[in-house]
Amino acid sequence: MTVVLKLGGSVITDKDEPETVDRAALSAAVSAVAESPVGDDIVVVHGGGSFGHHHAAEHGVSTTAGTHDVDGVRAIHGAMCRLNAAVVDALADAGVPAVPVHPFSAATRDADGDLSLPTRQVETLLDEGFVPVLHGDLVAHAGAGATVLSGDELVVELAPAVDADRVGVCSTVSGVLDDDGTVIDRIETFEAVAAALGESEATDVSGGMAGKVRALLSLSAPALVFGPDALPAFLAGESPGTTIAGGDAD
Ligand SMILES: Nc1ncnc2c1ncn2[C@@H]1O[C@H](COP(=O)(O)OP(=O)(O)OP(=O)(O)O)[C@@H](O)[C@H]1O
Ligand SMILES: C=C(C)CCOP(=O)(O)O
Repeated sequence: MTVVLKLGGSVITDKDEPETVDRAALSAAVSAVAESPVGDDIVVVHGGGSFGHHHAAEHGVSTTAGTHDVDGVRAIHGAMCRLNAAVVDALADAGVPAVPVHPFSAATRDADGDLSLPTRQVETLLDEGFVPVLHGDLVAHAGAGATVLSGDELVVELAPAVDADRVGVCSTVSGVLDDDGTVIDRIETFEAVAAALGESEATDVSGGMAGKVRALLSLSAPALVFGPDALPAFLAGESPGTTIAGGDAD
């Protein structure tokens, strides 16, 4: 049973305070992973929260708007590496064999914006008993300098590469919400929910929930979007929150 889990940056950081880890939330998420029946057969991805998004917004960088400003690149990537170190340290302290993997060192986008992410190191690390921990980052982008690479895009690349049986995206909300604020059980097309989908309430350069749903719909296997309280249930094999099933498989 291989699991790909994204911990939202909004979950593990205080999104209103630049570069601030939400220690209680990180510790709860780490405990859920450490105590999970999945064991070490898990790839963890985390988002930017108040680390990446804050710096990216300051430098005008998003998933489509790039920069050639070297100070901006170092600030955004550096902040994400600091958050990654905090996540890896917390997992390691809880006994999880977590190791960092930095996407900026490996990924590229071509001039059409199509992403290429080598995954053999992640597959091999997993096979060798490590828990790879990747993060939303910057990516070298032909013709644009560097653009933001969201953790949701990483999930979409990694899930088929490691043949994930389950894909979970833990965000601050208990699922994708409809206009009335009720959790939508299942989403199969973007059009069916487009009107209800907005951007993030916090600083976010990767499209908020709309960007997340669009990305996850491109997976052939279903993905679950759920809130922090439901993380132990997801890891125990339950299906909390919203199931996003764009592909044929179910
Ligand atoms: N229809 C909707 N249902 C649920 N959340 C929505 C909806 N429309 C907009 N949102 C916003 O999207 C946010 C989730 O997206 P966001 O990108 O902030 O999450 P994240 O992945 O946890 O964080 P990060 O991008 O830092 O990793 C919610 O907190 C909410 O503010
Ligand atoms: C802002 C940066 C650098 C990473 C964004 O990753 P996300 O929070 O998963 O969208």
